[in-house]
Amino acid sequence: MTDDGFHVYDTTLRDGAQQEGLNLSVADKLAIARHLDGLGVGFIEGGWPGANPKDTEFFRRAQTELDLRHAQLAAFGATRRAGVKAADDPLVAALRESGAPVVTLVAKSHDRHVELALRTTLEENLAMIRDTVSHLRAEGRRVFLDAEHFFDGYRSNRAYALEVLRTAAEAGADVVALCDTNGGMLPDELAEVVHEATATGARIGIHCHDDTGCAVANTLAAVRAGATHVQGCANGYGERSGNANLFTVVANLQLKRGFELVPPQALADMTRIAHAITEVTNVTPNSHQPYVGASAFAHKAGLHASAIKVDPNLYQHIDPAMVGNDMRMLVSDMAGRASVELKGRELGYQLTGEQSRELVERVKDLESRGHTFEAADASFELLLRDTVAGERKRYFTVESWRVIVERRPVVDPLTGAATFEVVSEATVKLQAKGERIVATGEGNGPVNALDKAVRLALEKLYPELAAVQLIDFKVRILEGTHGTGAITRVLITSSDSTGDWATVGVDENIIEASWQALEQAVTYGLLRAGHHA
Ligand SMILES: CC(=O)SCCNC(=O)CCNC(=O)[C@H](O)C(C)(C)COP(=O)(O)OP(=O)(O)OC[C@H]1O[C@@H](n2cnc3c(N)ncnc32)[C@H](O)[C@@H]1OP(=O)(O)O
Ligand SMILES: CC(=O)C(=O)O
Repeated sequence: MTDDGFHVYDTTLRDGAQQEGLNLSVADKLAIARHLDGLGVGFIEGGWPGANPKDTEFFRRAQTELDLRHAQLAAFGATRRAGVKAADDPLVAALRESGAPVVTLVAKSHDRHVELALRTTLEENLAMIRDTVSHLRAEGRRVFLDAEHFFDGYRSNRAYALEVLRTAAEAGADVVALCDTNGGMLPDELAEVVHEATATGARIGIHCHDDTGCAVANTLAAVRAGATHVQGCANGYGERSGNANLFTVVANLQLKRGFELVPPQALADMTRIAHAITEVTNVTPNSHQPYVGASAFAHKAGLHASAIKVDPNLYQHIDPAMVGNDMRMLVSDMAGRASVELKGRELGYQLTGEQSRELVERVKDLESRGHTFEAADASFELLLRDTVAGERKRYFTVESWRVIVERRPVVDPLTGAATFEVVSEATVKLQAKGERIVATGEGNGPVNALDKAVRLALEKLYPELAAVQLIDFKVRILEGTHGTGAITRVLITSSDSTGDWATVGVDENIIEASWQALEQAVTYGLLRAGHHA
């Protein structure tokens, strides 16, 4: 056994990639490996060379394109097939030829799996493990063994499951990782089994799936029981309900249990790394993910805010900066004075007690009518500025707007076939900087046409608007309140070269709701551009 400290072993590129909907290219895998190395993990399991061309290619390109500073690459694969020599098994050859210094072998440790899935004898399975481990050791590879279905196997045939560990360790495996392959374990029983497994003398690792929602808890329980090698995946990716979330595991062990697993400055970069990986996987980040989620330190309840005003630690388990995250105040109908005061501070405003009180009342009133400020930060800031200033100074005032939607016949110029198109045309009449402006815009929908008309009207006076883009538009029909019919809430997200912001509009008429959100979006865009009204 090599004594090289506690292992953090990432399997995002292999077990994480087994998640439904995840499809990583070789370039994606290389990019993720770089991010994981930046975090400082010890091992990156790159895939199963020989099982598919992409994984074989990953290991080939990794040799020249990956300059890993912390991590070593591990190639994953199975023990040799029954009845053949390890040296003659083509999949074992692919592991050997992958160039990875570490090979992680998956082996059956559940007697029923040996008999039913491998369709071989218990003795032959032990021989497959012994031969494959010793062959790869003789070839100069460091070998880890994933004991598949270990916990279920332990229940079924304890002596055999433990014999698998002993066989692997005696043949030269440095780590035997106990796999909760079906993810059905709970921490108390798992810890007892891990403790028993340490008695074999093998170095114990742990690999948990999240089918009971306990993958992280099980991993921590295993460490407490003697495991010194933890496996997991970035953002908890993985087959079915996922694998143990490696970010949560690392943060818990480092910040709560005093392990030094990754450099503190890398831990302080974990939120960025977690999000950078979601950009590569194209999986929407889970905002509620512990430690690194956007909501992990977001506070909504008024009571929480009032305590946080005195000391943030009263409602936070750690300082978010330790994992590169930020505390955020959410303003909604659950806010109190402290919430808006803190949110104001976050935005750079010092509110008086009276202003906070008035703002809370306005927020609660507007939210009761369908507005949502936690999703529309820019609308809240405009409301705050109105409250502080007494009234909103405007970059422009709207005399009127009108939208026409027309479905009209057209002839396809290529085929001559008669078809139709739907076009929208908007006219806005505005006053800005002492001028009256009338502008017309055409678009593929009424809001697009309004957006174009407003820009056309204002761009000469405010050229900075050219950088403002409307990037998202969400519509939700809400139950009417106070006996009214259904009302429509529109959320618009806009961006410029430095960031994005969201605004909200609410009305029974969808175009009016959109207009409100659009008008605020443009106003806020000008505010950001430095037109301090
Ligand atoms: C628990 C885990 O997640 S382990 C990782 C699982 N990951 C994957 O399966 C993804 C990659 N897998 C693959 O691309 C393919 O399954 C391959 C290339 C490995 C094998 O493909 P095929 O040769 O077509 O076999 P198939 O997938 O149908 O069945 C797997 C074979 O491996 C055997 N096998 C399963 N586990 C082991 C093991 N630990 N040691 C040796 N052989 C094993 C099975 O008995 C079966 O053998 P058979 O072909 O004699 O029936
Ligand atoms: C090896 C593995 O991924 C498992 O048993 O879950």
